Amino acid sequence: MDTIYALATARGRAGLAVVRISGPAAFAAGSALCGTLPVARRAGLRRLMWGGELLDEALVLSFAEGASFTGEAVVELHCHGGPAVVGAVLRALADQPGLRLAEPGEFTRRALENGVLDLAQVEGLADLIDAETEAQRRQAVRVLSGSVGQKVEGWRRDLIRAGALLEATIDFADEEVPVDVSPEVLALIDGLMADLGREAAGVAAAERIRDGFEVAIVGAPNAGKSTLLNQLAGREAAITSEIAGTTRDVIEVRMEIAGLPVTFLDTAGLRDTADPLEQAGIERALARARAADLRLFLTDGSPLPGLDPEGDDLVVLGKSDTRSGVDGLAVSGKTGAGVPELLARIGEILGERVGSAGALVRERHRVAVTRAIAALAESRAEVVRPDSRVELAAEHLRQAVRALDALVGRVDVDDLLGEIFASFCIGK
Ligand SMILES: Nc1nc2c(ncn2[C@@H]2O[C@H](COP(=O)(O)OP(=O)(O)OP(=O)(O)O)[C@@H](O)[C@H]2O)c(=O)[nH]1
Ligand SMILES: [K+]
Ligand SMILES: [Mg+2]
Repeated sequence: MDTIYALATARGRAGLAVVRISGPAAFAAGSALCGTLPVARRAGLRRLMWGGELLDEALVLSFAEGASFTGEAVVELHCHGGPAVVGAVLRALADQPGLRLAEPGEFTRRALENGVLDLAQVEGLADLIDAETEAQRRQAVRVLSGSVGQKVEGWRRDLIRAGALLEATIDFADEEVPVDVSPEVLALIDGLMADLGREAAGVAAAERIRDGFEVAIVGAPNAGKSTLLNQLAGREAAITSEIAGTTRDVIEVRMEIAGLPVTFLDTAGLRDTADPLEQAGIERALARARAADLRLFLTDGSPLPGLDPEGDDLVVLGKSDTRSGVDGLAVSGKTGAGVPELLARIGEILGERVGSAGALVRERHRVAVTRAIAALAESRAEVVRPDSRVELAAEHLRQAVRALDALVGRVDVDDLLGEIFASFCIGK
């Protein structure tokens, strides 16, 4: 096994830069640079020397095999974060035999291979590193902490219990079966199917938390759409003017609302026009607005050509600073009046849409539980048949276990058989 090293923090100038070394030669490589390594998991200040030259002074940490992020021996060098310092330290490591630069994701892959993280946790780690909003962080940290694996454990227990009940029937096939196990088996299957069904349905919501929402601002020319966008962005993201038909291209501004990633789209004002350029802008506006998750109609009350509010779409009166006695949602892009209320309303609507997010957060997860549900349905159909083929019913349960094991990257079924026989021995 190679010993790998890489800069673990972002490239560029910073206060600190962490270089991580992992593998059997990590301690030797670390001590070659810093002399004696500090005691495992205790930081020690060391002079990093190479070729008789002082490279940097760094805080050095070591982690023993079996007690590190990768599961291997690991050394971390917390250097000063200048590009030249990092370059010199990386060159000193490259000089050492048996060491090579890590490939992308290789530390995490080793953590997976060594059973420190399961597959879902690896996905959670990737999401946590990418998380930009609170909802994304909360979801990712939950997955990284092992929530998917815990769910799988619970589902597995039920499946193994159902399997053991069926196996007991097989063994008694020649004799009198002491009790009819099918009611308990069916109850377990039904409970699992309901739980898995809920989880499968929640994946779409979890994916929205990760991918975010698009909210299109639409309205007639000069309704104040670009002014509102700039107010939301806190900067001049779009050109505004008193000329109707100013905006042509769709302008995007990314924000966080109620912890969710939201991209606002400023679009061309909708009207019938003979100008081919303006018409092209209007077509873009309509296409993006229709594809968006939510549309914000900024109006003075008159209808728009080509687009009508539907579902949760918001109809908001614009330029509220020029009006008096308005009821309902009203904003002024110019003064910012009504903007907090508008954002709160959008947060409510989108928050409701992600409310069904559960433990499973990816399409891969949805596919796995959908497979498990199909296997459970087959098993159930077999159990309720008048002449049930119990072996078949049990085999479908094993398929369900395998499908769920894929969630955490465990495809080995030997331990399932072991567990089935362990529980089966009871009372026999
Ligand atoms: N008083 C007042 N004027 C506004 C407000 N919002 C926009 N305006 C003015 O209305 C005119 C049009 O504003 P824009 O933001 O360019 O309108 P738009 O909807 O983006 O227009 P198009 O891109 O041409 O469709 C400008 O002169 C703005 O200064 C507002 O809230 N209050
Ligand atoms: K305008
Ligand atoms: Mg505009």
